[in-house]
Amino acid sequence: MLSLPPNGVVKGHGTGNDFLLLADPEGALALTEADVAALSDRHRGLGADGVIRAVRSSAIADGASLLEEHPEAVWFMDYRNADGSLAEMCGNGIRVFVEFLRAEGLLDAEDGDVVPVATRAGVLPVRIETDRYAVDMGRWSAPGGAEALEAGFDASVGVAGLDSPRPGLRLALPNPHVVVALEDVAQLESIDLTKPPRVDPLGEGGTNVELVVALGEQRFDADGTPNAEGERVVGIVRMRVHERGVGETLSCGTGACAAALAVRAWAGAGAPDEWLVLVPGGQLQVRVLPEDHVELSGPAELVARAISM
Ligand SMILES: N[C@H](CCC[C@H](N)C(=O)O)C(=O)O
Repeated sequence: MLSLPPNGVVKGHGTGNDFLLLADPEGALALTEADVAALSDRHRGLGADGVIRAVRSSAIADGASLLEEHPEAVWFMDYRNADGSLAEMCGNGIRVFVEFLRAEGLLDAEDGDVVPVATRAGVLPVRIETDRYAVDMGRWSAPGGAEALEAGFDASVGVAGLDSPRPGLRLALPNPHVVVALEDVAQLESIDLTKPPRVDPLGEGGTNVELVVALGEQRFDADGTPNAEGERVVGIVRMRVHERGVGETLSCGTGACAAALAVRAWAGAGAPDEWLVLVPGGQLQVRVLPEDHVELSGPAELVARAISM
């Protein structure tokens, strides 16, 4: 078993997408894929969807140039999937990451502050709100370009429990996602995600797969009070996800962004910019911003600390 850092490892989650977080300010911990898989094992280890290491940006390989451009991005989020593979970004994880830094006394920040976090997807601003975090996830893109967005689909996805492959839309957040529309919630609940969906074309790094059902729109007042005449229109999506390097998870932040972006593309002109994504582990908010940016907001909770034997 990995010899954990002096403060042990903290378990946290964002809408049920759970992580083990380690403080490694000087980058002294050489985490191997086997270490991450052992830690993430839900029977022989502590169990998690991913492992997140907090390293000072000054201690990572290209830290000097990163800090030259972003001197305020003091912390780097090193996210690994449960199987030990690297991923470019983790939308639920970055919220839990900031909550962890604050709880460990590694970051002095309060409600209203914006904390820039260095990630493999660039430096992303995380805004602290009273009971949640809002992250500008940066620019999203469609690997199939405008043509794919226009057509609505550029992949074929076979899912256990469905009689035939379904069309899917590839999106990058920047980690890879394919979003598949299903008929209704009953069908969404009936599919078997214990096996990875069969995606064609499948990029060499694999992909996360979101199965979604669009549930229409709801109207709210500016303060969020439900009001059928309200001026705020919010699209509602139900989602399940099979994550690359993990399997089915209760939630996926980048996946929720992909789901909202896909349903918005399929809805065409006039579709809302605000989305509520209902995942098995809770609810996430997605806001489509100008210049192809997308914002994810949701809760972050720390559960317990474990130390080495
Ligand atoms: N759970 C993460 C996504 C991890 C994606 C990872 N499975 C990949 O290989 O891209 C999230 O909340 O965004």
